[in-house]
Amino acid sequence: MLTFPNAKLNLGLYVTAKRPDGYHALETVFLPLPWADALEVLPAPKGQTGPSLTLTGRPIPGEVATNLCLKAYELLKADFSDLPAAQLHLHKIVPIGAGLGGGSADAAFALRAINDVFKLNLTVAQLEGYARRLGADCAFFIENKPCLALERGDVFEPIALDLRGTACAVVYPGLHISTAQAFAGIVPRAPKMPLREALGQPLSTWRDTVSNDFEASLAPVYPVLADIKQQLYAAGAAYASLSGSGSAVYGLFPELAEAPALPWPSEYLVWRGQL
Ligand SMILES: C[C@@](CO)(OP(=O)(O)O)[C@H](O)COP(=O)(O)OP(=O)(O)OC[C@H]1O[C@@H](n2ccc(N)nc2=O)[C@H](O)[C@@H]1O
Ligand SMILES: Nc1ncnc2c1ncn2[C@@H]1O[C@H](COP(=O)(O)OP(=O)(O)O)[C@@H](O)[C@H]1O
Repeated sequence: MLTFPNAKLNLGLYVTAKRPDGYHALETVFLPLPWADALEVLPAPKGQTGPSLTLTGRPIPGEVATNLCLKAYELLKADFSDLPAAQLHLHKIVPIGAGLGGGSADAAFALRAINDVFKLNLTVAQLEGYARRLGADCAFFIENKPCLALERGDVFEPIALDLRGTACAVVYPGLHISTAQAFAGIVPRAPKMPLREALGQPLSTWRDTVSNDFEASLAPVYPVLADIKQQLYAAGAAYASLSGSGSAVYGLFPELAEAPALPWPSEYLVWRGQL
């Protein structure tokens, strides 16, 4: 089975409290972004006793054994002892440590594909339960549709928001920002306007009412993030923001058929397309 684990964007992100488990409570909207890896899951050939994972594309830091695709397999194997060996191949395209959730998407799509290929008959709720154990934003990718996310970013409420077809540019300046490090600079607080309310207003108002708490805390360390955002606004974006804990910054251009091609430095990775 061949799947295409897509990235996500955060539309607004508020860190509202520190939780007793050490994680932070969030208020954010997750939006699927059609910038995707390719992940193949097959039954392993006869004679192969354990799972295997081969990798191509963008290099992923860390040992192959720590890859979230294999962790997804091992998590299911712990509960389904007769789960046959699987052969996985991941072609990595989405930048890593970008706030685009690429690793979490791979993990969630691996869970879904293993469930389908080996007919485990797990429900969406059960798959989300496994996904939560692999990463806070991993559960979002099980249903993979726009939603308001609360608590650790793994409790979802539906939201009426349809941005399909909106022109978008995502700019990754090549900085790997650790999510844990980004949280360290944040003082939790409630948003001035609840995110659901702010996003219910026309997109043209979001610039003044929807923000990402990581921007202020990362700004002194990474001034390039504010520069990119400024350039997206100068190019006509109606809304621009850091995604997640960065370092990707995106711009939405609802008035245009496609986002303008800007002369970004050659080391930047840029995705332009429609949501
Ligand atoms: C904060 C977000 C917003 O989208 O950042 P991005 O990763 O997208 O940038 C995500 O929810 C991240 O999800 P994910 O990347 O899966 O987080 P995890 O691997 O579970 O956690 C990495 C580290 O971030 C911190 N963490 C994460 C989520 C959360 N709600 N509170 C936290 O404090 C913890 O220190 C944790 O050890
Ligand atoms: N399949 C994978 N793809 C990307 N990163 C992975 C994967 N498996 C494990 N990781 C680890 O997850 C971390 C980054 O996760 P990623 O989801 O790309 O970033 P972010 O949380 O910023 O969106 C890296 O430290 C990387 O080594």
